[in-house]
Amino acid sequence: MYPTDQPITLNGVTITGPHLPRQEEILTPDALDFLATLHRQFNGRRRELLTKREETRQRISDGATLDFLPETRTIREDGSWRVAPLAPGLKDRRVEITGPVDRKMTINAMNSGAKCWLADFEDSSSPSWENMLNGQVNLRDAIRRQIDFTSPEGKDYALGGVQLVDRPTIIVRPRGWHLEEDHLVVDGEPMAGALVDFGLYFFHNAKELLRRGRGPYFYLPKTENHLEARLWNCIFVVAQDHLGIPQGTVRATVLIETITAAFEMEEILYQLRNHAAGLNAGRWDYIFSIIKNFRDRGDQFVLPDRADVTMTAPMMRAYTDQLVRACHRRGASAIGGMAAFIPNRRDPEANATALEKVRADKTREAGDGFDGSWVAHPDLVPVAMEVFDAVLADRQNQIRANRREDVTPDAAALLAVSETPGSITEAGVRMNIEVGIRYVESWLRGNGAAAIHNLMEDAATAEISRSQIWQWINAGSSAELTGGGTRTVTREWVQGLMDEEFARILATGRTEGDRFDDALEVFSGSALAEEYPDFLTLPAYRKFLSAQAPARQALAGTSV
Ligand SMILES: CC(=O)SCCNC(=O)CCNC(=O)[C@H](O)C(C)(C)COP(=O)(O)OP(=O)(O)OC[C@H]1O[C@@H](n2cnc3c(N)ncnc32)[C@H](O)[C@@H]1OP(=O)(O)O
Ligand SMILES: O=CC(=O)O
Ligand SMILES: [Mg+2]
Repeated sequence: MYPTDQPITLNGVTITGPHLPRQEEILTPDALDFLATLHRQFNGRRRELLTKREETRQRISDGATLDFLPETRTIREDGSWRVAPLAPGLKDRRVEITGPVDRKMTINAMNSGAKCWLADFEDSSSPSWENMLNGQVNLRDAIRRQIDFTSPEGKDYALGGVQLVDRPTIIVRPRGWHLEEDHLVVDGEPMAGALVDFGLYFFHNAKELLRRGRGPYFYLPKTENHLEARLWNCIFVVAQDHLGIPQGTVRATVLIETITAAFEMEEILYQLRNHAAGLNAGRWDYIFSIIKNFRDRGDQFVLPDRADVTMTAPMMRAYTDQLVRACHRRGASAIGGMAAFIPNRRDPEANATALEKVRADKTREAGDGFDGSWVAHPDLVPVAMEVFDAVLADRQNQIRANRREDVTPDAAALLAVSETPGSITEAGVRMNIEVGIRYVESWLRGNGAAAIHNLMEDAATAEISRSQIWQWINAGSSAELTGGGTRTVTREWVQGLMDEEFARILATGRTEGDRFDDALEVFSGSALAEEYPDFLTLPAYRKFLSAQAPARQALAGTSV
């Protein structure tokens, strides 16, 4: 037990966060020693790569285009290399449920019947100290089958007697490289959230998972290029040596959810080849990344209303087809993304619509060669399972059966943004505002995923909402008005709509402790800013969640 009322330093790591129940089980001296090692060895490179991201983006703003890299041509053209054989628990990934790592959701996900669970410290988690640390406690307990929970309403949750190997395979998604965890400080620098999430999960669970027939598996989010994949590979090598477990035990599935990474899919697999499990089509961040990177390029790269940017748009089909091809050429799994439609147990009509839309989405993916796909809710597991069962028959995946040799890597097709059908409308602007504010409000209360108008909203979809508004204003786009006619999207017009939408939100009722005023500040601060913030979550974290945050509030009612 260590003192709880002041920052303490152990093995090089200063803990600045408030003391939390069961913290000592996670922030052990040996675990902190491992975190300090990771930080000292890799944080400098992380920072360099973040700078490189900004340089690439600036080149695009200055008029450069994206293309496949000449310097890695041999990797793409050499047809002989493959990633490591699929690891235990990762051969059959036909349905993966995703969700945050709070205690109830952890148990529900482990009981969901899905083949895998993406245990999320990222898009669906608000990165408060409480959420991040409690998530580690919950994963540790779940792997050891020592987890239960009673809700405030008195409902009991538990894992039955089923062994870990017969549960969804756990794949942990750490935070992206951009986010810091400033409740853990090494040599005066905040740690990278990614290193904290990876490091603590790996340190406490890798050996236990191996004992139980699984392994330490990860989803790597928001990767922008193959050099970032190489950094992860170096981290895995050092981590495996540190615990004395065989090299190649870690497996990583990389989310291809940035436009730059779409040009380096095979290179990313190559960098990680001894640890690579697959690629995932993270559609929401991918759309966000397109807006972010091409935001200064005027009308040619402006997308229509969010609802119009579907997976059948030419650029989205090019992206998913090329992803399946890259994976299957290299023996890796291609995993589909998230349809936003959320079932509703209280509204049969909305429920039926969600099931139908998700069925259509999964049917397209299975037909396109994906080996499995994501669902956001347990009630969607059966429908996705049925679709993939029908396509896979007695196979575990379609890596060999559907090679997609008909697909050719095509830069122009990936960049065919202007061919996306749809229009910019006043209703679309209003929807971005309303949903964005409601989502940020939820995030500030510690809930990183929310069902709003029966659609899943998380950090990635909120990034789209605020980025679209920024881009439409800055490109001087024209919007179709609800009452007829068109007008140019200006800051003043959007400000007026925002005032109206905010009033409408408040009129639906306020609850004690809600965070709507803060949410408005965060959302308008990024959507209407002169300077585009790289991530909505960065200023929000600094102001509201970080250890130094002027407005930090311990999250009431956070259960371990
Ligand atoms: C862009 C991307 O990265 S996509 C991936 C990241 N996003 C996500 O993972 C979103 C995951 N989904 C969710 O968080 C939730 O489904 C939400 C927030 C959208 C909706 O959740 P709710 O409002 O609780 O839905 P609902 O009331 O219908 O839930 C019914 C039950 O299913 C559970 N449930 C819902 N979604 C999940 C999930 N993803 N994992 C585990 N359990 C879940 C709820 O906990 C609830 O359990 P209970 O009946 O024991 O209380
Ligand atoms: O992480 C997934 C996405 O769509 O973004
Ligand atoms: Mg994402």
